[in-house]
Amino acid sequence: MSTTTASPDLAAPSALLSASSVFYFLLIPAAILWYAYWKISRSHMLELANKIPGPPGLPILGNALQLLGSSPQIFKRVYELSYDYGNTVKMWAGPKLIIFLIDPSDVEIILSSHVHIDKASEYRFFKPWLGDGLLISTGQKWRAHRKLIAPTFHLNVLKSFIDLFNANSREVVQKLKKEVGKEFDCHDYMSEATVEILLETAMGVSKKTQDQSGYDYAKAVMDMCDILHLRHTKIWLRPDIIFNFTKYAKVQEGLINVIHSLTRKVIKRKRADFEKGIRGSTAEVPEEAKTNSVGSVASKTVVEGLSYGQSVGLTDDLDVDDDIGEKKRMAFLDLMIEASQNGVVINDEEIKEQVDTIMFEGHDTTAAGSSFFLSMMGIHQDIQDKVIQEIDEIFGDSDRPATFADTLEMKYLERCMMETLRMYPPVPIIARQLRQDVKLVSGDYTLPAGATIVIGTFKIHRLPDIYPNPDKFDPDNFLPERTANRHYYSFIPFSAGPRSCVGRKYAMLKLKILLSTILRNYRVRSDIQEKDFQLQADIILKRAEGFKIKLEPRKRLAAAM
Ligand code: HEM
Repeated sequence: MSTTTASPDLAAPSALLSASSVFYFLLIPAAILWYAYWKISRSHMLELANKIPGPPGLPILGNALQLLGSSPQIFKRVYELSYDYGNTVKMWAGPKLIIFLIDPSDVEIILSSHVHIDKASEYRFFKPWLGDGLLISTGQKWRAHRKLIAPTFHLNVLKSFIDLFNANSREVVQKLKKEVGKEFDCHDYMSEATVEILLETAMGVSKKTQDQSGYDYAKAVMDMCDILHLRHTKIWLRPDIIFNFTKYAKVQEGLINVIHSLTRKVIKRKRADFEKGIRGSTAEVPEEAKTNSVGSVASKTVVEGLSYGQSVGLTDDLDVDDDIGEKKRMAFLDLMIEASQNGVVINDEEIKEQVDTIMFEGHDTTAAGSSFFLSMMGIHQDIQDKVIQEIDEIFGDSDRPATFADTLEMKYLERCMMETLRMYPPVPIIARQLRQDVKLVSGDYTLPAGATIVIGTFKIHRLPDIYPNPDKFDPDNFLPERTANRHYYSFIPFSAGPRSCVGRKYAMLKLKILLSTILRNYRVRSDIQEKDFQLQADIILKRAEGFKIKLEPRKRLAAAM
């Protein structure tokens, strides 16, 4: 055998060497070409972005470092930054262009559009939890499901929930008895109540058939929101490939299990009811919470037409009175199951995604809204006096449940709710991804396609040229003569336009009954002032220190205790 023949062992390194040399030889130009293509494809975006003011950033990182820190710190910093620039501000989170808008006329262009309906890419972190539910889906799927779901929150359906709103509100009053005289976090009670009310109304199942308490579910949602917020602010946690190796991925898996186990059980229970021919809610209403008065009421208030633009002729799909007879209107989950039985409009997986979406959107927002409201009552005793006076005029000393007609009389309470939503909007920002360039009206700027647009609801609600003395809690901001002169898009707690909140009428009606029932029984006090609130905007706006209040029983309850 010839000794000159190279053995495979000896040949391999040099073959490998030449293969890797070729690889690197090709990799470098490929990387340069890719970078050149990337730069050229972004040149249009960069050109338009350069014209928009914003804080200076570092090479590559942009302004990413300004988005580091604890949640209250980031909130404070971004809010303060908004004073240094005009109505349109840009920031770079690495290669990502984020543009903040606060001028109502600019906001209108985005929110009223049927084109700019894509949610920002950050919403993808919700996917393992909410799938392709209404909050994040887009295109034809979103349109078809929105058309299906919006009518299930029509006022005629909501009126049929009044007894359940009353029954659950009375239970909250009972549970709160043990807190009388102590300082406690009312958000715990509000989130448990809002989860249980959703189960019994929109989902139509009795909370008693669930082996998990509403609070366990709400707590899992809160912890899940913490993780999502972490991924929004800690840039290195954004790619799944890194996130999946962190401890947070494991925690997230456990939380999603808790959340999904509730929704799976709810759907299973509803299907079983359907097979037995049962329709509507199976939750029991105690005799004393029954109103027996679901009749129609002609007068319109914000609850009914809670589209502030109606006065100027603007309506959306929640305001439309189509020709579906009252008989055909069904509550949310009943309709989902019925629609799925012909399998065309929505399949089983999609029902689960929508139930997860409604359970989340429907409880955490109203839990925050009601907790901020109670905090405001505790701080502003003079305003609470007026709310109590109005409620006493409606109910006197009686313990009867609230009817729909009563809710129409709660005009001052309604203004206090709106003022709470103005100063502390539970959804403090709304974000969209642009597919097309958009020319603004407030200044000579064009928002480039590909940019993430952040609509700063919290900031818009505190613009001094729209709300004189914007940091003062003043329910008179919602006197009809004041709202009539304001831009429709200057008050958007429920967003507006085709992607506005489907639950806004549900939320307002439920909150009126829940909050009036609490104030018929307790007076709220607070030792903490608004300037000491630690606001934290992780998905839903909250007080980082908890919603600390104290309760005193009012006359009737005190006599019964
Ligand atoms: C005070 C209470 C509430 C507030 C402040 C609120 C606010 C909002 C906002 C701002 C949006 C738009 C979010 C975005 O574009 O990123 C939204 C969407 C949504 N909300 Fe609400 N919401 C409330 C209560 C509810 C309730 C009670 C439900 C259901 C029972 C609900 C269901 C939804 C759904 C499904 C969407 C997605 C709509 C779509 O994209 O077509 N919300 N909400």
